[in-house]
Amino acid sequence: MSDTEFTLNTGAKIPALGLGTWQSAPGEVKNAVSHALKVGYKHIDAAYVYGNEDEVGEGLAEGFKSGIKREDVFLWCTYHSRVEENLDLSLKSLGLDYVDLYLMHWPVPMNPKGNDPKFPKHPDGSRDLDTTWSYTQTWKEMEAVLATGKTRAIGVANFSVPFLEELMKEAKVTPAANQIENHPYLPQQEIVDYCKDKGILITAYSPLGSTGSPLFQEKEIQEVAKKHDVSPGTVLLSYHVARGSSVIPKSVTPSRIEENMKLIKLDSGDVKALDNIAKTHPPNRFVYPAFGVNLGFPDKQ
Ligand SMILES: NC(=O)C1=CN([C@@H]2O[C@H](COP(=O)(O)OP(=O)(O)OC[C@H]3O[C@@H](n4cnc5c(N)ncnc54)[C@H](OP(=O)(O)O)[C@@H]3O)[C@@H](O)[C@H]2O)C=CC1
Ligand SMILES: O=C[C@H](O)[C@@H](O)[C@@H](O)[C@H](O)C(=O)O
Repeated sequence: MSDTEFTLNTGAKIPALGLGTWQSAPGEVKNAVSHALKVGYKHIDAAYVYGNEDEVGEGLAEGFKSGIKREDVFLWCTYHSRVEENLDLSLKSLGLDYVDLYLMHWPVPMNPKGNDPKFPKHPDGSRDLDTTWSYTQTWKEMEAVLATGKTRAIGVANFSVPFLEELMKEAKVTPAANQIENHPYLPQQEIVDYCKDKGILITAYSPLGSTGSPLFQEKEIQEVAKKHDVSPGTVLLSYHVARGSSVIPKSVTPSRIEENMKLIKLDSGDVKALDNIAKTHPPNRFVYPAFGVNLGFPDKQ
């Protein structure tokens, strides 16, 4: 099932499984990317703000010798009013002429002239936001960059339903994807349903529970894994494909990169068992930067 694909609303195909690269350390990520391409990954998730795109690019160059190019890239928050400039920086680092999908990383513009190019802060340590700019303006720039051909599709990340509704009021192009944190502790059914209705593909990030893969320890997940004689990771990743979403586990460990390609078809009972975890477990969001903004997610109200 690792060759499963989904179709974006542009008509393009996107592999259900991609490799994440957040916190993939320099010195490790080149090998992770080239190894992934060599063993059959066709979808790599990278971001300007991860600070490792040069090495991801080296990994792509090496992997292209035996792999096919596929790339998702993010627009960072300090570049909301300079979308094309940020994409150009990523393309240069990655050694590519275009990416297949370009995403707005968070719907929060940050001061482009602040005290840090990626994480500008006020003297009190709070994030320095650009209150003169809105993510709906950013989306217009995303639409303009789509027309240049430097990306084949545009999308968003970390968008809740109310934020997407606001964006859709003015959008000429419907986002092709919404990348959100998604796993049995945070099923986000309302966003998954909204996006399905609008033809927006969900990509699940932190599917293993982020750093250290803590979700492997969850009893219900271990039980479904035991039933199918697979690892908890296979269950966690297959869960998203069963829900019609793509999924991007991160690893810099070659054996895990390969193990994460193993996806199985979960039956409706398995999916129900995984869905039930959220009914007894409080929502747990592993990634929630301190923007100091209400992003509209029900678990953060
Ligand atoms: N849009 C956004 O704001 C965000 C996007 N993302 C994207 O999603 C990707 C995935 O999310 P991320 O938060 O990294 O977390 P994941 O849920 O993918 O977990 C990564 C952790 O799990 C470990 N791991 C991976 N595979 C296995 C395995 N088979 N067995 C045991 N442990 C394993 C990794 O270790 P090791 O590497 O040492 O093998 C790492 O510690 C990111 O890398 C990034 O590309 C993530 C967060 C936010
Ligand atoms: O993609 C990964 C995450 O969104 C990450 O980029 C942010 O959490 C960032 O570290 C921040 O503090 O704003």
